[in-house]
Amino acid sequence: METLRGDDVGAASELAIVARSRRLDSLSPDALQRVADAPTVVWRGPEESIVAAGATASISADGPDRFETVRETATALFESLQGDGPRPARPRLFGGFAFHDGTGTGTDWDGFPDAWFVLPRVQVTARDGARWLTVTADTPDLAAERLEAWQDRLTGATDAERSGPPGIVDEHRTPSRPDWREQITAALADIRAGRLRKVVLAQSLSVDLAGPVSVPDALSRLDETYPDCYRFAFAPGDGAGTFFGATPETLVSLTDRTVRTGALAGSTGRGETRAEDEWLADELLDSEKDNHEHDLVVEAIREQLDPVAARVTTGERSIRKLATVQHLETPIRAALDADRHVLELVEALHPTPAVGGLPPDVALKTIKSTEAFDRGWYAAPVGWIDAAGDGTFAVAIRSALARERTATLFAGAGIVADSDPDREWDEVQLKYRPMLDELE
Ligand SMILES: C=C(O[C@@H]1C=C(C(=O)O)C=C[C@H]1O)C(=O)O
Repeated sequence: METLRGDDVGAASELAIVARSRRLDSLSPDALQRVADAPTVVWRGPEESIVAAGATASISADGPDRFETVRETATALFESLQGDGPRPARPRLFGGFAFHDGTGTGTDWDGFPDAWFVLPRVQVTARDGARWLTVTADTPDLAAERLEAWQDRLTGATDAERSGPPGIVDEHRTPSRPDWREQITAALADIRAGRLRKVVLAQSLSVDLAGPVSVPDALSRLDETYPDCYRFAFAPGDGAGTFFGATPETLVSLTDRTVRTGALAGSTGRGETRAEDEWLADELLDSEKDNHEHDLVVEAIREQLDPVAARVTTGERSIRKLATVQHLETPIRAALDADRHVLELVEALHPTPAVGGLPPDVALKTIKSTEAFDRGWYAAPVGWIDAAGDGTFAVAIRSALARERTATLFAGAGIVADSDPDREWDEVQLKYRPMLDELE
């Protein structure tokens, strides 16, 4: 495997990589996830489902230039790649970024660099009822051999019997409820003083489990409950564990020059009855505080897109209902003024004030000095890029990092002038639910 670090653009362009693919509608995408060793990737959106494993090459980068470094190295790597195949089966780089640069060693996030992308050895893609097997290798012979070997290995594999959630034996919250109140009170003072307009403060919940988590099983259950979310899992290997989740939030999707993104901010719970649920939705749509919180996100995304877009259009604000919460959502579309790489947009947009705040630099400093845990890849961009520079990235919320018999869950809430610490605490607990339900 070729591991490219930092500025290995030259090394990437000297590689010779061959991709081969074949349509095989009888393949079970799940089977690969169950037989492959790390690194493994799962990427499931409303339109397609991908499971990938192994590494023909990987890229990692640290520091504030991580977006640019990955973009340049990835472009060189794709230039050295031959063989394409039909569009759904095309080789892609899958990976993600840390929320802050400088996510450290010696934390739970050991093994998750500030940026890590993998060109998998084997990939199974399911889209529009068809399935493809794609392999990559250093030589055409090896690629051909690998294609046959994986076809044999995956054909006829039956779906394994699913296990239930492992069960939680102990849990530890950061911060405690009194500390959270203090943190929110301090943020509100900064907002009143005019230093901040919004900051998204998060919590972490570490749980000890009665047994190891089966990520394939947990993802299958998340598929059923969150079919219109991005379900993802990244296991870079070497004991790093698996970062996985089901996020409703698209950071950006780029196809040719068409950008699809949106604002998701402002939250309330789900009702016990239909009437209560509608009442809560109406209250959210009318809430001055939540609309203000949401407006800031819409404005910031539009401003970030303006310099690169010929046209930005904002759709209608509506309610996005998920199993445990409902949010305000506004779709945003843009037509770019020139060809651009999706990572340019990722860099421009991350973090949106849906997970960071405003002004961005003050909000990021507040997050760093307030939160007593490392966000790692939580609330950061995860997704894929292809040879054309297109790609899709989601915001990795509703997520957890699992390793052996432990898991750490993350969730946050947007703090604006009218926020109440106890309501924000309750909102965070609702946002833990999707992942907690997979564990307890
Ligand atoms: C930060 C999270 O969610 C974000 C914050 C929201 C809010 O404050 O209302 C809503 C959706 C997400 O953009 C999270 O789930 O951890």
